[in-house]
Amino acid sequence: MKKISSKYVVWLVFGLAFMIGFFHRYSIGIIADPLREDLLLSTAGISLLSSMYFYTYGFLQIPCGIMVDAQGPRRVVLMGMSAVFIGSIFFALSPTPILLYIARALIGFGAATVFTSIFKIQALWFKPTEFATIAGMTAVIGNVGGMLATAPFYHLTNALGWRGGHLILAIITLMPILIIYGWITDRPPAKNDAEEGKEEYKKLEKSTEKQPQKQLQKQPQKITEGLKVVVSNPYAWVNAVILFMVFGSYMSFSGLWGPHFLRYVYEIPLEQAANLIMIYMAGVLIGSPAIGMISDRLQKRKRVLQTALLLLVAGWAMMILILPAFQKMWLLIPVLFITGSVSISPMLCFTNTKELIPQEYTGIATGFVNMAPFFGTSVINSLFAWFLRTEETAATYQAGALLFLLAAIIGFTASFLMKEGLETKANKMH
Ligand SMILES: N[C@@H](Cc1c[nH]cn1)C(=O)NCC(=O)O
Repeated sequence: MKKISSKYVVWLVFGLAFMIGFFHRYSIGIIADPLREDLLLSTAGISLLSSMYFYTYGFLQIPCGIMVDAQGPRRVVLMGMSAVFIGSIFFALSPTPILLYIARALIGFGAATVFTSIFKIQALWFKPTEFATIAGMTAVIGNVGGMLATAPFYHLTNALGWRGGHLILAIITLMPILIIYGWITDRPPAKNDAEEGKEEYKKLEKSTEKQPQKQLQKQPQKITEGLKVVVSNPYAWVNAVILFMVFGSYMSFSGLWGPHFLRYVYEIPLEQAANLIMIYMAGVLIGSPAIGMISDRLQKRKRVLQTALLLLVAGWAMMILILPAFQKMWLLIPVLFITGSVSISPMLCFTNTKELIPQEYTGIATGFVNMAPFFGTSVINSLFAWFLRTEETAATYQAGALLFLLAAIIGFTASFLMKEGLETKANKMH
């Protein structure tokens, strides 16, 4: 069967898998009420159901990265999306909450395989100088999945119920599975090698081809070696710290505390506050590829990220301290948009990590730094909740939100410790 040779199509198919994974991440809120009614779930039960995904996803990032480096992204995503497919069907047919939890964990496990795989695909198919742009586009495609899990999923489940909605999701999940199985290879066809950087593909061939027995026996050694290379690299830790702080705040603000913060601090109805979060998300969607493109054009990661993080510090300071003090509501919209667009700038940390670590360990490196935002979100969410422990007022929400400002300042400070990796890698290749 003739395989797909366009890197954009290959990326798009993996992107579809990423979009489906993101969809599941944010899908529980919309179906919480019918789940409560049908399976008698409490609020704590709904929260646990949603968290099952995040726990499995966060903890599995390194194992998924190891598998991607050892087996290649195609096989790993095929396994992962099959788990999402089976999980969606179990979810749709679950007669009891326990089965629902197991199904959700299975979906989380499957979805966890995609991010490290898509980064490996990007490393294998795209030039280093295109990497930040395509990584930015990957964030867009994921977030579109998250947005589809809101109003469109609400209408779908209104028409078909939450069980019907999950059966439709299972059918959609078959699409990337079938295309990847039939038409996608881990690496570009050999004829493109010269164009795309022959040496790199040769190296990768070793880690992704069906390997002879002798090489397979070396796998555990390679895994230990890969983990050592990544964990002992101080610059990977710097990127993880920035991701912990900045993506932790971004997910905490957009996924949990944002609407209530705006509602209390700006004294507006919750519905209007939720609409304002969409402005922040619009900033994320536009900022992500724009920052990636600027970074690729300038061939700089560190400087571009630092500029964006400085704007982020200013954005949070305006939103949390300055605008509420002066009640400048009209300024809130551009400030939210700009804050959203620079909140996504740490996508450059993934790119930077990939550039500092040998390509055969891109999966492990991506998995390692991608654990940080998930731990960051849970820590920041809990600390924020601590500020609200006695009462929910404008003052307590403002105090909680200062965590976002503090996290941005720490992220910005940490960025001075980053090491630029692009030039070194490009020089080696050409
Ligand atoms: N777009 C980033 C960060 C993110 C998380 N939620 C919404 N955006 C991303 O894709 N991170 C990697 C991941 O696995 O979620």
